[in-house]
Amino acid sequence: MLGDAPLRKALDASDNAIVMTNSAKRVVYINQGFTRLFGFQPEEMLGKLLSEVLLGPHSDPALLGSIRSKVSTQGEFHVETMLYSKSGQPRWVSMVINASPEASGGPGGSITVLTDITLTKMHEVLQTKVLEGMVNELPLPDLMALVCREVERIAPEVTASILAVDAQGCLRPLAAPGLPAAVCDALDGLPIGPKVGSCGTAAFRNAPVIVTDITTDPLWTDYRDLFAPTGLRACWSSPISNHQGKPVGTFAFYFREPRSPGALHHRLVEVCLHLCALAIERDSTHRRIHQLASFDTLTGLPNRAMFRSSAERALASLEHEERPGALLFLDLDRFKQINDTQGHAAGDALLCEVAARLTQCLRARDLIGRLSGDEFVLLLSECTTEQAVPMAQRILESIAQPLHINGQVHRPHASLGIAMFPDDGSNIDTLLLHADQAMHQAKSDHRHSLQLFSAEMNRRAQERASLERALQQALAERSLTLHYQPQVLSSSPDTLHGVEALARWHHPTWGMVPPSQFIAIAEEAGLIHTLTLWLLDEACRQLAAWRAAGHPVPCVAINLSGRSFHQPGLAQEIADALKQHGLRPGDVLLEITESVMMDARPVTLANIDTLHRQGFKLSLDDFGTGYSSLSYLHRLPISELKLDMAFVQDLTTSATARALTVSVLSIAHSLGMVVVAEGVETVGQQQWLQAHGCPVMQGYLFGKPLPPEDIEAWLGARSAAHNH
Ligand SMILES: Nc1nc2c(ncn2[C@@H]2O[C@H](COP(=O)(O)O[C@H]3[C@@H](O)[C@H](n4cnc5c(=O)[nH]c(N)nc54)O[C@@H]3COP(=O)(O)O)[C@@H](O)[C@H]2O)c(=O)[nH]1
Repeated sequence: MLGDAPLRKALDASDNAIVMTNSAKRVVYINQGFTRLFGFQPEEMLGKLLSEVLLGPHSDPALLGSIRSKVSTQGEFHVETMLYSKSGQPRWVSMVINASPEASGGPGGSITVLTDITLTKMHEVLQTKVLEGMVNELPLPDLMALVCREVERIAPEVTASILAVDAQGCLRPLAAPGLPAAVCDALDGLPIGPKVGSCGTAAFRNAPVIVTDITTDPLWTDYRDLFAPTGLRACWSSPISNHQGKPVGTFAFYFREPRSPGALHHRLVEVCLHLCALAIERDSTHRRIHQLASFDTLTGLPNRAMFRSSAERALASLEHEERPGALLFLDLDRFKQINDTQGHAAGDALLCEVAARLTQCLRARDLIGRLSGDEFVLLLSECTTEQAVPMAQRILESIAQPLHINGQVHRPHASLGIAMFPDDGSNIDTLLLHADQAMHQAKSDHRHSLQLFSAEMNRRAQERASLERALQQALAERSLTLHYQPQVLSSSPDTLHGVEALARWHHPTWGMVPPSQFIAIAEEAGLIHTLTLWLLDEACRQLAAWRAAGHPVPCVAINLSGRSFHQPGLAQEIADALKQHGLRPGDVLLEITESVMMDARPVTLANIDTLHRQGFKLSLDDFGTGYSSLSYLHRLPISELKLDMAFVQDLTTSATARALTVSVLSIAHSLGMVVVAEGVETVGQQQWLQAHGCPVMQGYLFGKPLPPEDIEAWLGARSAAHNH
């Protein structure tokens, strides 16, 4: 058979394995390529059935039947399958079998050509399985276990392990299905280093480490005893590197006898390292995305979404166990001030420190989160009201410990509201709402304090929310009105110094809503600047209309909120409003409070400066009730002081009120300012003020705040009296 020497030579030179069988399916010829691929010499094969030699534990059991039936019916067959070499090594082959009636074996024989596709197939199988696992969102340890099991299937002499290297440089077992759990536990957290077995050393060196005998290699001195019961004797570990070349894990092959890895092992590791790196990097990207989506980047605390979902689970288990819980809502006092005056870096440092202090106060079963800005929440599980209150007090005390920022000592304070589960709310949203309401109550009471939620608080909060919505609507519809209160000259009470514009709100259902109420809501709800702009426009329109109708109104005083001064365009907006109605800066008096005078924000100072340069006059409202720093009076362009009505109303009964009023009049006189006494109700007050040189008065004695048409009547009546 194949006596032709050149042909035989050509067949032997082929990389493919070639086998011929006779009609009895017995091997009659193998080329040298067969011997190279499977390790069998011709004498070991001739006369044998191919299947009895090459099939092994993982070969397809139905393969033989398929080959026989296809070859006899179609004359040929092609299949990719796993066969085994003489030494038991698996070989993936592409097998092409042709029926050969003319072959030397006689009719019924066959010629089989086998091509080694082990590498391609290994790659394909592993890659398909790992990618499928990734698509199905298999957890990283499961994915890595799948790699280990697949490797152990292909190379049964191997026990595989995959360890991660964490950010601190410690080993973290991901998958090692063939290693005892005790070994994995011992490896968990082990720092990598120059003599830490094969894996710790490979990660440390960022290079493969081959230890052919664990029992003698010095790298294994500290780990020999740990591995002795496993019976493993050799270990080859390769670092798994990320795209920057940094080791993020190790991939190791253990053998039961002292040895080096073979060619197949090298091929397997080559394929697996790439897939493991992909899976580990993808997992860390996933974790990073989860971190960013669930945790606050500044403090590292869970964010609102994360806190909500953890709290929902915690409440469900409290409900199941019929246990109480407490939701604490904490907001720092005057945080904005620190941010504005010391800068954002100082604000950030404060928030981080508060987060750390709060975390220290927690028990293992409690939850914490940062909702936004300076708002933090805590869910205390298995906590009664009696336990929650002292705990909240401890938290406030811990926060108030001195803290150094930018070389300055701060004592951060907070206001805290508590809502109890299940009494004040059975779900997280209600608890958050109610604890927030309680916190606001604590803040408006006297700050630095805590407050338990109550039903009354909830009623007030609902009422306030309705008022806020209605005010928003009223502003949008411009359905607020202005009343004007006369300010008269002391020397001639029938002569107007000016009028003060005061906002009025008549609600269709609630009737008149007091300004003290809706102005405060506008301030808190961020609506005050809208209200101020409307007021400016309306007051200017009215003044221009009066003048056009021949009513001698010298000027209109307008209340400006401190918050409006935080708007960079305020000065321009005021100038525009006047221009639109053909007025000059001297036609309005801008009433500011002492809080504006004390506000050192650059934007406030810039607005004041621009207004002054444009010729506007500022009037300081409620003088005497606040800090009344005289140095500010001197520095800022104030042309008028409004003496608070609390002094005026005590004039006839209190010597202190009289003494203070005399001082105010004297200061104003020396600084060239006009004083307007507010709230003059009696002739006695009028006479005293007149006698002590107060130039302008305002109060019910001369006229209440009146609608525009009544001001015209007021003026008409005075002018008629004057003419008589
Ligand atoms: N930022 C804005 N604040 C405004 C505006 N409109 C009003 N306000 C402020 O609301 C507070 C309450 O105002 P109101 O109820 O209108 O009270 C004013 C007068 O009615 C009252 N007054 C005047 N004379 C007397 C008096 O003889 N007796 C007495 N018991 N009360 C009197 O004083 C208020 C005027 O205060 P002031 O502004 O300090 O001159 C009040 O703080 C308003 O400023 C607005 O549009 N924007």
